Amino acid sequence: MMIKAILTDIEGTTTSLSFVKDVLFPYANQHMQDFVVAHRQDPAVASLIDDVRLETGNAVLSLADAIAQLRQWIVEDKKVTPLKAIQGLMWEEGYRNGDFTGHVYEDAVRHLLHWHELGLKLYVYSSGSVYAQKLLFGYSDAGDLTALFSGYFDTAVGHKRDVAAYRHIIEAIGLPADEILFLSDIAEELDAAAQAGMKTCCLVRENQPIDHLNHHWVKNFDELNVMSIT
Ligand SMILES: CSCCC(=O)C(=O)COP(=O)(O)O
Ligand SMILES: [Mg+2]
Repeated sequence: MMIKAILTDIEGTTTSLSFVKDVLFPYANQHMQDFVVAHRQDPAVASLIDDVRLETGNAVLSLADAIAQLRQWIVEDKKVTPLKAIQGLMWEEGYRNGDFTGHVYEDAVRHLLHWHELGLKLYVYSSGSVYAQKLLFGYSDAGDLTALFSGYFDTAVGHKRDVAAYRHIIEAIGLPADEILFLSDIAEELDAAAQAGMKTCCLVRENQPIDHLNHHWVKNFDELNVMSIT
């Protein structure tokens, strides 16, 4: 069966871990207090703060405590949906001000362009919100890459280690599962995608250990021959 669509993770796959951990997360941590206080009356932000209260199980959590919780989740790299949504809103200011551009590996840019030219459908699945994904690719080092993608998925479809999330994505893409190739740097995400029937490939970009990996793996997109995957 030929691959007709590629679903890619961001952090560790198209984009360096360091850009996310050393640029995006510290920016969100540093600006959280000012951003939430300044936008607390905006319906979108007010509703996300309510979601933080729901997530913590404390309906009367104060604004200050909600901000402290959000900052703690950043430090712990928790993939909590309201945190991810607020981060997306905050990063927009950083991208627009030119504080940073979205890191996308040079080999990833080249192959995304090539696969798109070949007619493969490209999709993104990240714990970062869809809003944040579009910002990263829209303000990337290589310019606006958003036109390459046919769709974006975040934790609204489920968490990345849950098989059900991949089943939902397969349905949304509308292709047989085994015609979709999922790229990620995390074995548990690849396991879940494979269980849902997708083809998988692990990106081992920054010398992470690959013990007990049950998936084909490559160091970068140059080593990945999509047409040979059956
Ligand atoms: C999409 S922008 C920043 C990425 C992010 O917030 C994150 O948590 C990365 O998760 P991924 O699922 O792409 O590994
Ligand atoms: Mg990743």
